[in-house]
Amino acid sequence: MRHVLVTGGSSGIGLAIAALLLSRGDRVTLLARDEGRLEAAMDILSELPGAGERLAAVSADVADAASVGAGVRAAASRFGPADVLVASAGIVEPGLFHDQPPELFERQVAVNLFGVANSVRAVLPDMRAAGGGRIAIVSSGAGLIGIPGYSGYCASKFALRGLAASLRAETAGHGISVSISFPPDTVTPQYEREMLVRPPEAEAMMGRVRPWQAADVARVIVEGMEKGRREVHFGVALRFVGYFGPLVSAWFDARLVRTARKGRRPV
Ligand SMILES: NC(=O)C1=CN([C@@H]2O[C@H](COP(=O)(O)OP(=O)(O)OC[C@H]3O[C@@H](n4cnc5c(N)ncnc54)[C@H](OP(=O)(O)O)[C@@H]3O)[C@@H](O)[C@H]2O)C=CC1
Ligand SMILES: CCCCCCCCCCCCCCCC(=O)[C@@H](N)CO
Repeated sequence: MRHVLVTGGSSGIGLAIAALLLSRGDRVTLLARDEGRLEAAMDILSELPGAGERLAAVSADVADAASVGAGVRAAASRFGPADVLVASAGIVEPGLFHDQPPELFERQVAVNLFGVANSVRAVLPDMRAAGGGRIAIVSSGAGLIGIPGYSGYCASKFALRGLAASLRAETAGHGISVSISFPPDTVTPQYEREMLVRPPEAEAMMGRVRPWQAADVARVIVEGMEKGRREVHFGVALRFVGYFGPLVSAWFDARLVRTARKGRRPV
């Protein structure tokens, strides 16, 4: 029986992935900061048949290497070393670069980029010793194309593509697969908060792809991971952006410049 560690497993996409893998018979540890949200997620997941004994939770902050290291050790002492890491923990703080306090930019990079690096670092020695494993990193469609109002978020999510590519090359010889997914807007608690403050320039781009349900995103991520896919895309438009991101960017840039010249806001 595999042991899957899901960072960000107490909410949204991480929670949906945890539910799917529990229902398929894996052992799952949820890793997130807030104990109350972890308990609420455990309550929901315990309803799944036979999930009770295969489910655990640890409170840790992925942005803090020592904290996530301790969390991973605690998880291993319960269910053994993790065979699979799903790195879904992430945050978004929309805001135009020139308006945004540097702390918010830095926090997004700390959680979304360093948080993934810290999580991988914590599980990798055991995976190498076991001679195999799977790592699924959750980036975003915003990791493929620059979006106004998302500079810190895009920077962190683009960077994950480089991290994943390097890691994949390093770990392939050890039987460890590294997949990275680029989901569209997905209906989750984070998305609900984000929509209240999303700048219109951003909605002009992001609004072109309809939001997905978390369960559907989870299914595509898990399928991609199990097939050992390098990159996991969602729908025709975002797959196109995945292959031809710079072209799409150039087109959006020209469009934004045109609407700005006409003195209009883009939406
Ligand atoms: N929803 C969307 O539209 C999209 C989301 N994504 C990405 O998917 C991932 C999940 O997003 P979503 O499900 O919407 O978000 P949610 O806010 O619903 O869930 C985020 C999860 O991450 C945890 N988390 C946040 N910060 C930390 C931290 N420092 N350490 C440990 N855990 C943390 C949260 O728990 P707690 O706060 O208690 O720590 C929670 O469990 C993110 O990486 C996001 O960028 C990608 C594309 C689209
Ligand atoms: C022919 C090609 C045309 C393609 C048009 C595509 C436009 C780009 C859409 C980018 C969507 C990014 C969603 C990110 C969501 C996210 O990560 C946040 N919700 C975080 O919470």
